[in-house]
Amino acid sequence: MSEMIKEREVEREVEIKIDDVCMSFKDNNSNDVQALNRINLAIKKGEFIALLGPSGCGKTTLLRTIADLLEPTSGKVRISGMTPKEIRLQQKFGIVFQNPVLFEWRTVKKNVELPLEIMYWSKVERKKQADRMLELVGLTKFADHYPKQLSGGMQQRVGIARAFGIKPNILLMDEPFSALDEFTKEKLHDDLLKIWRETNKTVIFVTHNIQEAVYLSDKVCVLSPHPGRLSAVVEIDLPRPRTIGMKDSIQFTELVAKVRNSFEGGSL
Ligand SMILES: Nc1ncnc2c1ncn2[C@@H]1O[C@H](COP(=O)(O)OP(=O)(O)OP(=O)(O)O)[C@@H](O)[C@H]1O
Repeated sequence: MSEMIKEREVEREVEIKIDDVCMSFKDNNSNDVQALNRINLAIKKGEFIALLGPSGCGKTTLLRTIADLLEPTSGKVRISGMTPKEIRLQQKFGIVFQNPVLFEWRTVKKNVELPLEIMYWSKVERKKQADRMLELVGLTKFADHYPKQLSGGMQQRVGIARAFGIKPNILLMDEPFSALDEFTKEKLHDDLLKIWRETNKTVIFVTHNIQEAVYLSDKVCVLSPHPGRLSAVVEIDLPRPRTIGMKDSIQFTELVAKVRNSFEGGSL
């Protein structure tokens, strides 16, 4: 009996279940490209997961499969027992891309409010939520500015505020900081971890930077190319909250080496 209860508890904890997912594309010569080969992964509610690997190993394809932007060739994804499409229609995904895709003619605040308008939030609630999110990302003073008046890092913060603003269950981030300089990136890492701690969302973060993956995540899922496959899942047991000084610790260096060594087929 207790075993059964335990099993059910474990089952309840898992939010995203990826079972034997394969994805093939045709290249220009009509040859099959196997972007994903039999991916199996269980992601728990509230976890911070990194999908790490070199260009072409299928990170974006896997993220898009979870987000219902792509249908796998075979296998299935279930999120809290539902299909990705059902979750998408319930607007439970927040998505942040490498480029924040802001509307130039809308102020920062109006950009954050946009998805809430589409979701028919009332004007009062929209304003309240946008104010709260801008405070969380440290942009309150820039609420009435236009995107062009902001630096790249600040624009990406607007994108993060907008994605968290809709109160998603799952935040999907596709190399959100790869175009930013190291200083801005480090600051945004800590900001993101703070928001994640405060909002307790499940985050799936695509990157090809090992240090970034180790610093942010609970688990690093290492993908290798040709065909795109999951080589390893490395648990990151660095204490939280993470602080920049941890990057100089032996534990951090060892974890980076462990992740690097679990990559198959070359160097990252
Ligand atoms: N729509 C598509 N049509 C054809 N091939 C595709 C398509 N999307 C992805 N691929 C191929 O699938 C493989 C995996 O691509 P994917 O973009 O998922 O990799 P990635 O790890 O995210 O790479 P990057 O870091 O460069 O974004 C690559 O070989 C890519 O060329």
